[in-house]
Amino acid sequence: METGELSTSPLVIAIDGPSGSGKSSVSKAVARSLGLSYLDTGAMYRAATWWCLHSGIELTDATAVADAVRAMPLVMGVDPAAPTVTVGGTDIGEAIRETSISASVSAVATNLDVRAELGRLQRAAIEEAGHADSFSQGRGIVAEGRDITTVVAPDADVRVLLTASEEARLARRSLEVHGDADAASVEATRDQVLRRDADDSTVVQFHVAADGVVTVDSSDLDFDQTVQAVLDVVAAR
Ligand SMILES: Nc1ncnc2c1ncn2[C@@H]1O[C@H](COP(=O)(O)OP(=O)(O)O)[C@@H](O)[C@H]1O
Ligand SMILES: Nc1ccn([C@H]2C[C@H](O)[C@@H](COP(=O)(O)OP(=O)(O)O)O2)c(=O)n1
Repeated sequence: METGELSTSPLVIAIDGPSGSGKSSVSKAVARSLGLSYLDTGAMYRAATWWCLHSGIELTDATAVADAVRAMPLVMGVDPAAPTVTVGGTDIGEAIRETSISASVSAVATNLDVRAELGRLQRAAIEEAGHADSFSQGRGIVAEGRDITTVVAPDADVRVLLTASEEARLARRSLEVHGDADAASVEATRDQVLRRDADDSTVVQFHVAADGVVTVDSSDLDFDQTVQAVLDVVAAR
């Protein structure tokens, strides 16, 4: 597409990667820059976890968890300047970031019936963002998670695997959660990042780029450089 030319068909950008690689922050910035909607699919797994815990469901009861998720009144706000997560009218945007949710979300994300249901909702949201009357000025969406490039939107116009070294990811998450990246803070972050990635990767592969997926390694890039690297992939499509 030439610079300045108006796109007529919706643009779908899929971004996957491990915890702390920068998916959420970079995807939001890319969406804002291009005037697209933004879908945080990890937030949907977190919302499902919150909903089950809130409903008193044992996360080890796979059938009860799947039934509860199918009944969950979830609404995802896709404005990248102010993304929201509400369940039955309750804003749970902050609650889903608590450590208790981070610690237990993999139990829900590894439930295959839950993945089928949330995948269905994610495809619907991506489809919806392509309609002219959706929120955004442009038509289209940046959707990020673990299986967007491979399972949810394998036909996306742009598919990126955003990676970073374990060291960089732990330091970033530690800085974010503890305000510090000293040895003790990094150690306290290890479960949230590495154990969770190990559990999650039993059901979905997000460490190696699938065919046609472009890898952006942000280990040695700062935030702005990483956003630019993804925008360069979009421009080169
Ligand atoms: N390239 C980068 N360099 C330094 N910090 C970054 C970079 N990308 C993201 N961050 C920061 O790292 C933290 C984790 O990023 P986040 O977007 O939440 O990752 P993910 O969604 O992949 O878990 C955030 O505080 C974010 O601002
Ligand atoms: N498409 C997706 C998105 C997230 N997940 C899982 C993996 C994670 O443990 C949880 C939460 O995802 P989230 O992106 O918020 O995780 P981070 O906080 O970035 O590490 O959901 C998934 O299985 N598939």
